[in-house]
Amino acid sequence: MGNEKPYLVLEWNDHLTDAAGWVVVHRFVQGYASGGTRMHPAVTRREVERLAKVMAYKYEAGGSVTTGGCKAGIAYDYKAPDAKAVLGRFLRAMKPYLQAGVSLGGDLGVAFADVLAVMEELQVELITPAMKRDPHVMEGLQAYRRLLEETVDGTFLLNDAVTGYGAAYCADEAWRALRQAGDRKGETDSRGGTGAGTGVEDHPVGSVPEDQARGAGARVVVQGFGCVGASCAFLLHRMGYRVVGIADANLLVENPAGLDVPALVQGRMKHGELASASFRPEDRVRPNGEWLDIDCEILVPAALEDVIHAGNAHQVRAALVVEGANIPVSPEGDAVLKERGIHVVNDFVANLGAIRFYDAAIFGHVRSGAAEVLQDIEVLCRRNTSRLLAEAKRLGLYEREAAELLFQPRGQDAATQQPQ
Ligand SMILES: NC(=O)c1ccc[n+]([C@@H]2O[C@H](COP(=O)([O-])OP(=O)(O)OC[C@H]3O[C@@H](n4cnc5c(N)ncnc54)[C@H](O)[C@@H]3O)[C@@H](O)[C@H]2O)c1
Repeated sequence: MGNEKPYLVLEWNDHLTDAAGWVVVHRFVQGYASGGTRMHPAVTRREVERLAKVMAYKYEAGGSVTTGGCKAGIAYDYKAPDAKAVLGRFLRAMKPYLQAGVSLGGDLGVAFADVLAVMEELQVELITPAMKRDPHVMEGLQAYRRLLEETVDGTFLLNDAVTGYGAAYCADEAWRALRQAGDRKGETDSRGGTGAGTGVEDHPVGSVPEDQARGAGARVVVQGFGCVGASCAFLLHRMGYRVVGIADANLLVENPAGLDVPALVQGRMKHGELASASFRPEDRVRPNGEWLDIDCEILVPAALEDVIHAGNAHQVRAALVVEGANIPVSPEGDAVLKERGIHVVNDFVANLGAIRFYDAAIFGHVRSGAAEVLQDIEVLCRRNTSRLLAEAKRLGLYEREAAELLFQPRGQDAATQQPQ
């Protein structure tokens, strides 16, 4: 993604604990930038900078004309009893910037509801004063708040489903396109790599419903079972994909015949942890570090950053990696995937569901209910994925390189344009 530097970097050091935190604005659009807040002990300023840049590209891929990208990160244990208090102090320190157009949501280890509760306490809005004067935006904000209460498939809160469902639509679109292109294991692929191919066995689809026929039994491994991983696995399972492995912070559960994803979702515990009570006797439990050892066609890293790196990228068995998480592949690991001809639908294309939901509800017209929100995300995710694959093929590029060309953010506000 070039070497553009972040526009603004703010550092915070807690006075009561050893927590540190950063807000990084990659760019403002009309005095506004938006992104999530993450918390885990290993967060660094560099990580937050990389994530802010991804957000800027994500808003571009999401078709936004109102919002630039930013990110916040707090180096602290999200499971600590005082984690919410730390989040509160961090947001309080950032209050002047929050009031001036930096809009923060939740992310890894931080629930959006917790951010909203602090914002309410601080009397800070998610939007700028200029937006507040716009009746269309104010109606959108109300609609968005109402939509946040809606559930999807009787299982997920809408905001906890939008990103994972979006990633599943991208995976399905890419998988079908790759299969149609007849990309098979061992063949030379369109960009001249050795081609990990899409060597799934053909399964008769028989009388399965249309959306189950799509997956045709292709095997999926998902890392992470939080908002993104659980909802992505759930929808892929429903589409007929065979989810054969899921890893969380504690363990990996595997079943080559396919896991009972709805049961695992139902039994899921706090912080996206799998409950062993919902495993079937034939499921096998392994250390979570072994997630790359399971045979699959599609790999969905949906937990942490840099989990595929130079030391393990050669172990990836999938033909297609769909990045549910942000920056799950390190630059060095990515060079290996590219060299091996593995296909990638990268983060700012695959996981833009939440930002699209926010943008389309508040600034657009997607406000009637969860079904409309999901349909909008499906259309966008499928269109972006097919554009991306077509562009990569046309230019003979690795998909990530094609995505960076297609969705490069178009400039940055002049300083004088900033918050009114
Ligand atoms: N939630 C969203 O809408 C959204 C949007 C875009 C991108 N993302 C990105 O997706 C990723 C996951 O976000 P989330 O909201 O699902 O987080 P979450 O906090 O809801 O879930 C995180 C999951 O990762 C698991 N995990 C933690 N350490 C692990 C490890 N070492 N091995 C395997 N699993 C591990 C946890 O057990 C949990 O299941 C993050 O990178 C986040 O930035 C999230």
